[in-house]
Amino acid sequence: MSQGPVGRAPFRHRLREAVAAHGPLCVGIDPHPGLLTAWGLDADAAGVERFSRGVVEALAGHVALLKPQVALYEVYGAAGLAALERTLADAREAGVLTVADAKRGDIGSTMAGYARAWLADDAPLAADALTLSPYLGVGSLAPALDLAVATGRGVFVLARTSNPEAAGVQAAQARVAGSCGSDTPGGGRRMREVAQSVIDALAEHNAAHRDGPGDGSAGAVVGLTRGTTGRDHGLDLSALDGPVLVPGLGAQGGTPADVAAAFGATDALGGGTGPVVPVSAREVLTAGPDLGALRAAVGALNGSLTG
Ligand SMILES: O=c1ccn([C@@H]2O[C@H](COP(=O)(O)O)[C@@H](O)[C@H]2O)c(=O)[nH]1
Repeated sequence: MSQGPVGRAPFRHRLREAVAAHGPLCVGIDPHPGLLTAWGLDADAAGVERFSRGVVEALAGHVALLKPQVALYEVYGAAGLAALERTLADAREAGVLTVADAKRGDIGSTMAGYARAWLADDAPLAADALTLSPYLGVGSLAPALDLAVATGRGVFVLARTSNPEAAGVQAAQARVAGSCGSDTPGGGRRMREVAQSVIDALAEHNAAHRDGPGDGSAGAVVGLTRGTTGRDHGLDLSALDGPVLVPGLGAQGGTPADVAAAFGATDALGGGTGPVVPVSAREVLTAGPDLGALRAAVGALNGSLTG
C-alpha cells in the first residue's frame, strides 16, 4: 500500500484493507438515551462515554469502520465532546478506522475551520474521515477535501440520503456546473439530478488525485431506504472512484438483501468505485451491553452482507 506525505496510506486504501480483513459493515456509535438506558447507563455525558468506549473495546479488530454520530455527543456540551474525543483516541490507539458523522458544510473560510477541527493531524477530534453536506455547493467544501488529501484522510459527502424527506432537493433536476464551474464535458452544465451532480463533482476531484496521496479521498453517502420503488439509488457511481457510505441498514428498514440489490457485490461498482460500506447503528447496538454479544451480532451482520 502506498504511503502519503504524512506516512499514512490514503484513507480509501486503509478502508479497503479493513473491509478485506473484517467485512464491509460500518457500525454507527449513536448513544441515544434509550440505548443508554437499555445498556444500564445514565443518559448523561458519563453514560455516553462508557457506552462509546465499550463499543470501541468490543469492536476494534472486528469491524472495518466506526461512525460516531456527533450530534448525540453535542447534546451534553463540552463534557459530551470530551467523551467523543476520548472515544476517537481509543479508536486511534486500537487501530480501528473512524468517520465522524458531523455533516459539516459552510462557506469556504469557515469550512477551513471545520476541516482543521476534524481532519488535521493535531486536532483533538481528528477522525479518519468526516461527513460533509454539499448544500452550499460542493466547491465550498474544498478546504476539507484538500486537507483530507494532505493528511491521508477521507470525506463522505451527502449525495442521496436515507431519509424520506430528501427527495425534494436531492432528486430535483438542475443545470449544475461541475466542481470547477466549467462548461467542459468533465464538469459541464447539463441537466441532471442534484444527487448525481454531487457524485460527478466528487468523481472529478478523485480523478485529479488518482494514484496520489489523495487517491479516492472523496467518498459519497448514498442511503439505502429512500424511495418507494425498491432500493435502487438510481445514481451512476461508476466514475466516482471513491468509497460509498450506505446508512439505512436495520432500524431504518434496510436489509443485507437491499444492499446487494442496490450495490451488487460491495466493491464491484465499476471504475474502481468502492468499497461500499453499509451502516447500522441502533439495531446492532441493541445487542449490547454484553461486549461479546455485540461482537457476535456484528460478525453475523457482516456475514450476511458478504454471504
Ligand atoms: O443519509 C443518511 C446519512 C447519515 N445517516 C446517519 O447514519 C446513522 C444511522 O443510524 P441507524 O440507527 O442505523 O438508523 C445515524 O447516525 C444517521 O444520522 C443516515 O441515517 N442517513
